[in-house]
Amino acid sequence: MATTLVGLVGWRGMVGSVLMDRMQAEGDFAHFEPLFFSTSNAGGAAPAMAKNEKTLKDGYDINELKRCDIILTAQGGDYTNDVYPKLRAAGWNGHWIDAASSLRMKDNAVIVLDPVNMPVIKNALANGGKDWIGGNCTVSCMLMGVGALYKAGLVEWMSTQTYQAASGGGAQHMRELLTQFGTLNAEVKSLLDDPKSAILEIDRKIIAKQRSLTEAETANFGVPLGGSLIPWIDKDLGNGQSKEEWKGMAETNKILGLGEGFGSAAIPVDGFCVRIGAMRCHSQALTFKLKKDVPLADIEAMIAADNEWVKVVPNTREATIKDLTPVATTGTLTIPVGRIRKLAMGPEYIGAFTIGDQLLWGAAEPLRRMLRILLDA
Ligand SMILES: NC(=O)C1=CN([C@@H]2O[C@H](COP(=O)(O)OP(=O)(O)OC[C@H]3O[C@@H](n4cnc5c(N)ncnc54)[C@H](OP(=O)(O)O)[C@@H]3O)[C@@H](O)[C@H]2O)C=CC1
Ligand SMILES: N[C@@H](CC(=O)OP(=O)(O)O)C(=O)O
Repeated sequence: MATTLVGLVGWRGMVGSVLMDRMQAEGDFAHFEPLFFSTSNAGGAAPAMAKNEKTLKDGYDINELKRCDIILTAQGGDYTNDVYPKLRAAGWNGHWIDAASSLRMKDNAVIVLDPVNMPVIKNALANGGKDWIGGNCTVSCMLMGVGALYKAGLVEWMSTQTYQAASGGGAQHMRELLTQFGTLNAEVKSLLDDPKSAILEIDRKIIAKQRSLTEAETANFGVPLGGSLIPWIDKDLGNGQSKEEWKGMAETNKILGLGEGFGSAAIPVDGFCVRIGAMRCHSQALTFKLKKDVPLADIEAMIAADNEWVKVVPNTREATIKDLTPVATTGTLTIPVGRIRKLAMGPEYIGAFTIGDQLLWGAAEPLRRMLRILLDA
């Protein structure tokens, strides 16, 4: 059988770099011939993983793209909106795997998260599916943690309050956050060095500096994030909800195969999405109303047994502050779920807190695994 030709677009970006690292760590390149594309450096040298095709192809060259059996892109939504329709119109019938949100809610697209929705993926494959799109990072990380409760049909509704990292906005946002932290520290450095200085003077100087940050210093987030938070992520839908909040219900239900998100079978999911000063882990506090009273030990056991990456953190102070933080989780595929407890509203109400690296399970890993599913089919 001829070697599968896989086109890789967006491989040097932040998501793409995490993806390449994971693909190398898992030995994925042994299973296909890679063809590396660039939107800025066609003709340049492809990275070391290249085998026979050692030159970067133009990411907008439809004829080169058409050669690929599979295209995997982490180049972004503008690229998808531009290139995907042209490729399909040109008669290309290959598999398209994409990190961008552009195609997620299209009827023929599957949002891929195989530890959660392998049956949905298999069904689409059997029916000739060709479009495999990574889910929103917050939704994917949440379902990797508590998908078991959905699979068991226990969830009547869920509310989520998120604490989302700067990386969700992209590399420039991470740099801006750190630059702001540095600027704020510099503003009060001499006072911090003096143990006798007054904390309220430090506080006054910090708030004055935060409020006077220049446009250049807040170019990406629009307002200060260092030492603050921003309770709005993505577009304003005009109905009081942010687009990030809308995705919670739409994508959770689509991933689970319960329709396009808002049909009669859909499980209500809603809450508030908040940007905080973490680097690359999204955290979320979840409130569930279950369809019945289930013992806490059963819930914990169900969550723990769901997949090999989820880790139930005992609901103690010691375990929580050690294992249930972005610092503990960053750079790992582990999805800690903790603070699991019955809430005061009644025995069917459950609280939980979960965290995921939004560049791994939130972006790169579901795409990498989908590529392997196609290659191994
Ligand atoms: N950031 C996130 O959290 C998530 C992002 N996504 C999706 O993935 C897409 C890509 O996101 P992300 O990886 O953050 O975007 P990046 O901006 O890091 O990379 C996108 C592209 O920018 C080009 N580029 C220009 N300058 C540089 C540079 N100095 N270093 C690296 N690349 C550069 C590269 O294209 P070229 O090589 O062709 O020049 C690269 O592929 C998003 O648009 C979104 O659709 C999905 C989930 C989460
Ligand atoms: N919106 C997410 C990141 C992201 O890229 O989401 P999506 O893939 O749904 O556009 C965040 O800002 O944290």
